Amino acid sequence: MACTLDGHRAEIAALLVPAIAALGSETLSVEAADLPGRVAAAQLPALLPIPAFTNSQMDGYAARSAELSGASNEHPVVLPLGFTAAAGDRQIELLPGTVSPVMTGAVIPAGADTVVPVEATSDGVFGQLVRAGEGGPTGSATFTAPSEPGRFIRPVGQDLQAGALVAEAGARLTPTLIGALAASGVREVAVRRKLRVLVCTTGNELMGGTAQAGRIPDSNSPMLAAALRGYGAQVDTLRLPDDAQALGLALEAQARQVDLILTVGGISAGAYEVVREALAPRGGSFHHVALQPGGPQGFAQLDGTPVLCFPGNPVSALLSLELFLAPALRQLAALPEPVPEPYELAAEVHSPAGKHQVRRALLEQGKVRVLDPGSHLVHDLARADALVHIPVGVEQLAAGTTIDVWRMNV
Ligand SMILES: Nc1nc2c(c(=O)[nH]1)N[C@H]1C(S)=C(S)[C@@H](COP(=O)(O)OP(=O)(O)OC[C@H]3O[C@@H](n4cnc5c(N)ncnc54)[C@H](O)[C@@H]3O)O[C@H]1N2
Ligand code: MOO
Repeated sequence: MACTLDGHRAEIAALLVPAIAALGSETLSVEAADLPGRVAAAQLPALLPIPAFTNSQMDGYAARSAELSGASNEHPVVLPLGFTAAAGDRQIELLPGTVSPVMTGAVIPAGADTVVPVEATSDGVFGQLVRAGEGGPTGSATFTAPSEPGRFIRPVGQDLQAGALVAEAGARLTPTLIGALAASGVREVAVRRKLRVLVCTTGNELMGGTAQAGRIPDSNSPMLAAALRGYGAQVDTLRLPDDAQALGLALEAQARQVDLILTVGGISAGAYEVVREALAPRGGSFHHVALQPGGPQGFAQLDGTPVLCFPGNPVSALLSLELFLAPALRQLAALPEPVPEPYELAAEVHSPAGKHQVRRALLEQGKVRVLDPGSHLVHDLARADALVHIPVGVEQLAAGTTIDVWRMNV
């Protein structure tokens, strides 16, 4: 009797648990090209507050609000200039009875409690400015309105205090989180090591040569490798002919180098099922899941490394990855599980008795149109907008029925 979809899912999930739990961590720079999408392996506290110091939000004049409280058009307040503070300068002191020109991002001078934008003064533009150490400042600025305390001042730690968590362990490092880490003075981040996966495709038909000679391109290697890399895995590929003995030895040698092996093809009912022939004597288990496509399935362990054996038809191989492996990969990458959306069927659909069928589908004019079920139709797989699941026990669905669809290829 065929194994159920849920039964096989549970077996594969259990097989993957130790491999995933054993993944260590590595340290990457916040500048590393490889950091986006990685997952924090530890709590990440801020080393600096954000903002790092109290600074100006505007190009203008740092002042004492009390000295401007009586300013109006009728009674302008004219104050002499102190030294100028630019972004990157050390903090200067604002002498009573003066204002200091400040630029956006400059440390607020000691003694100042407000900033007046340069265009809000009646002069409108900066005159001759002098930085600390460059001689004595001259000139003045004219104010025609009060400026309340704190105005255009960005206080230290307003966004995050030093020591507070920028990210929890297990957080996915998005571009914005990487920006916040860098702003908080974090230079290096401990992240989960990537899952190293070997994708091994099998079959003499993949060994190069023309279609006239019965040869085809290996589409499963690049497709599965791309899908795995999309989930953050580090992937190597190996393409082998139909030689069970060589395959068994090659997989044994590779098992120590990687965290997971995927084999593709060579597991169904043919005369040259090299994956089954190589792995069954090594304790592998092969059975038929009540699933279409993706019926033939297998798994094994080599040297403690899990081996998942997917069927060779390209749609079957990709959907096997999606059904059996992707949930664990999403968990590792801290990605959410996809959420289905309800759609009305554009036309009647039939599904084989006793099988959970997964159909590719197009979303057109607010309805879902289910495509041909063939597991060799790799271009249909590529142009599909969504997957539709038709569970065991449902053999026919009428046009107009509302069903769940899972978006794909987005
Ligand atoms: N008598 C039976 N025959 C088949 C059964 C069955 O139950 N009884 N199941 C069918 C189903 S369903 C599937 S799926 C396939 C699975 O077969 P294998 O996993 O043994 O895969 P292969 O025979 O090696 O290949 C199947 C198909 O896919 C093509 N292929 C394989 N690898 C690649 C690749 N890397 N890139 C592109 N295409 C690939 C291969 O040429 C075959 O056409 O078995 C059915 N048969
Ligand atoms: O399971 Mo096969 O994948 O139906 O073609």
